Amino acid sequence: MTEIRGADLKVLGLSKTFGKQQVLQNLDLEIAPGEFVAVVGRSGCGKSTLLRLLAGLDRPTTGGILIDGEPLRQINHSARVMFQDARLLLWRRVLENVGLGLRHDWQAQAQWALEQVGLGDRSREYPAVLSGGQRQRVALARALVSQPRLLLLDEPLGALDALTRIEMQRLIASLWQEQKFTALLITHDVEEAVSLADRVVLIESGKVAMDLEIPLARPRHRGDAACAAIVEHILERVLNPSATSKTTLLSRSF
Ligand SMILES: Nc1ncnc2c1ncn2[C@@H]1O[C@H](COP(=O)(O)OP(=O)(O)OP(=O)(O)O)[C@@H](O)[C@H]1O
Repeated sequence: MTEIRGADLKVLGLSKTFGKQQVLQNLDLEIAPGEFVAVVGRSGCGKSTLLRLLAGLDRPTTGGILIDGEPLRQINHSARVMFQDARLLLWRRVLENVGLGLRHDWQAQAQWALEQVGLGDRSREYPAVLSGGQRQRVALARALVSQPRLLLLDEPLGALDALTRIEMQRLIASLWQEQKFTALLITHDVEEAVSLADRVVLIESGKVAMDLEIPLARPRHRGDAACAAIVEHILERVLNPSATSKTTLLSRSF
């Protein structure tokens, strides 16, 4: 078995305010090394804000983040982020996009990463000739090329068609299983969250309102009754926010 090399993440009393708007409010969350956590919640509940704070791209108003027990004070160098748009440099070849920022042996490393995502034979091409799904594969290769200990995924499959999306979900699941990084996925798709994650976390009123373990073996099949029951349970909870803003930790056996 490969040794777990994922980052250990602790979010303690995290708050973030923009002007008068309190987006995150005393949010606590722990993610163990190598764990895959999906974050869901209504639009505007603060999911991307949380991800930006974890990446060190923004600073909390109060509270803190510990990475392997160390307070995060600047850019999180153990993390890489993948966004909904691939954000590739159109004037650079695919290999250069993936290897950007690497120093030694960058071509071999970028080629390795492209092979991991099934695009080993497209390295000499420019992003413009690739499909949307292939561009997201390049973005995934770029995120994984430096073998990050934490992969932050901000709705990375949101713009893809249904089939490409399923292929990408399978790819992410298999790379996570092989490489053992810690993963945090933001998604609007509860089925996607349940098919990929060890835990699904719901953010509501700036806090973790539900933290549910997904006790399903892998590989998971979205059509399975057990999978569908969990999706239904989460959707019910998302659509029926609690009357109070008090945190409720829901756990239920499926
Ligand atoms: N830099 C910023 N300046 C001011 N307000 C911001 C900033 N970033 C986010 N916000 C506000 O914080 C709130 C939460 O935004 P965030 O993008 O985190 O939500 P989200 O849950 O990711 O939403 P969605 O699911 O629609 O992507 C929104 O009301 C947004 O307008």
